[in-house]
Amino acid sequence: MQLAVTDLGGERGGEPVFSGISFTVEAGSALLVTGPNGAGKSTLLRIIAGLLVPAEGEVKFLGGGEKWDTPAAAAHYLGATNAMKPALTVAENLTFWSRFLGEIRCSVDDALEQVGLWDVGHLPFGYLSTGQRRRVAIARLLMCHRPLWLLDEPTSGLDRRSEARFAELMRGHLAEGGLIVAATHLPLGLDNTQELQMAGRA
Ligand SMILES: Nc1ncnc2c1ncn2[C@@H]1O[C@H](COP(=O)(O)OP(=O)(O)OP(=O)(O)O)[C@@H](O)[C@H]1O
Repeated sequence: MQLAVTDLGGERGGEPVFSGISFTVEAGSALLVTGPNGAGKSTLLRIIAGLLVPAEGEVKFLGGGEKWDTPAAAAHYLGATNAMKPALTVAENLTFWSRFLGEIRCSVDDALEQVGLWDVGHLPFGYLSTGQRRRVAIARLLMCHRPLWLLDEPTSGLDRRSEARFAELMRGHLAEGGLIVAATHLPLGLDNTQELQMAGRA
């Protein structure tokens, strides 16, 4: 499988944010997207996820068969806001996602255990700390399989131990042929990554 981005341009509110971006990411490898605030890292991830329309160029997901025939179909998108309802419990949120996403790999409890949270399933998501919320959002990636992980500042709010645990989970995803594109200001603890430096507007 391969993610192929060609001559991509992105705009927000009708204003250009970036243009002329091309890269490929192969199965088993990760691309780190870096650059100053406002450079367009989140915009790039949202275009790949199919949440924004590109101003120009194209994004393709190759070799994924009928099931993963577009980047949007092939991807988990971990955005800044975690995509959980604060009034629902952690278990209710994850159960919703498992029914919505399918391709279930493990139970809610197993996914929570993998992020070191076995005792919060009954709590409203809104009661959790910032780092615990991030870990529940990461549990969603583990519970339902998608080959492409699009991660926007994935370690934001995580303590050292959780960062290390997440690095291990990302390495596992890559080892089984997954792909990762991560916008980050921090090292993620992965080896042999490519880097795309986005310059931003002068
Ligand atoms: N909905 C929107 N409408 C108009 N402009 C927007 C919108 N969302 C983002 N922008 C602008 O698009 C530009 C790129 O934003 P983006 O969030 O992609 O940057 P980023 O590189 O992810 O930044 P950061 O490192 O701060 O997360 C910024 O100038 C931002 O103000």
